[in-house]
Amino acid sequence: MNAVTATPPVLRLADVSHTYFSRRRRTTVLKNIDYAFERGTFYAILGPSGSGKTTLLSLASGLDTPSRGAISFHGRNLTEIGLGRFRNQHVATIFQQFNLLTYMTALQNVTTAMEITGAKPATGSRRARALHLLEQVGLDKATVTRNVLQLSGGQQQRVAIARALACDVDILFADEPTGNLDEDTAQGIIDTFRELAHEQGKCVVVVTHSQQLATQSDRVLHLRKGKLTEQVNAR
Ligand SMILES: Nc1ncnc2c1ncn2[C@@H]1O[C@H](COP(=O)(O)OP(=O)(O)OP(=O)(O)O)[C@@H](O)[C@H]1O
Repeated sequence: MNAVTATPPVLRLADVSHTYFSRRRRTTVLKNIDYAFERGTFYAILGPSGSGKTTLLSLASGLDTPSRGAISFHGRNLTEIGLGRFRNQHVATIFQQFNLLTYMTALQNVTTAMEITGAKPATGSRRARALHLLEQVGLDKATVTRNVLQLSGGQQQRVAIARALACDVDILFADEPTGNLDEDTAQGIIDTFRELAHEQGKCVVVVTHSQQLATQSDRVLHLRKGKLTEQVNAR
């Protein structure tokens, strides 16, 4: 266990293992993972292709349940909270494939997510908040009122990021969020993640191959051969 704390961490993985069964083959991807994710911290998870990073995110975000072990949110097991409720109320995920609603504009994608999760801006309307977040990730008003299918891969990725930011939840997960972006735009997203963790107290967990992102995170985790190990960034 990485830390012994008096109050439960935001998210704890306790002895988590995961095995896939397909065509009578068993593949154990994660082995006895113990880790506590804390609020106010920006994590980067690195690992070779196929090492189980996406699997780890899908278990931690309540999309799937581990074959063995337990995952808890503020000390309560996810199965007790209910995976659907956990996903809707407490986490936002930026997927590799973005998962945008393709019959909507970029702006509608963000406002709809706010309606579904019940996110209410401190001031102003949901639309105004959504426009602000979309602008923060570098998308202007003319772009965000177009159907998402008319946007480039990088622009769609930024819509997915703005949508996750709009949900105002405790934990933000992201799978390669800067993969399609140029260095300057990627830096803007990294700055936003740091601000979310350090100024708003969120727990931000990002799977990445990007050294640019990893070196600016608070904690770097390596997933290799089913094991998760931590490297503390030298400052
Ligand atoms: N639904 C599934 N059924 C069977 N095997 C799966 C399934 N999903 C993933 N796997 C296998 O589990 C292993 C880990 O996959 P995962 O997608 O978690 O890795 P990753 O580290 O995210 O890879 P990448 O960096 O390439 O995205 C791979 O060997 C993959 O083939």
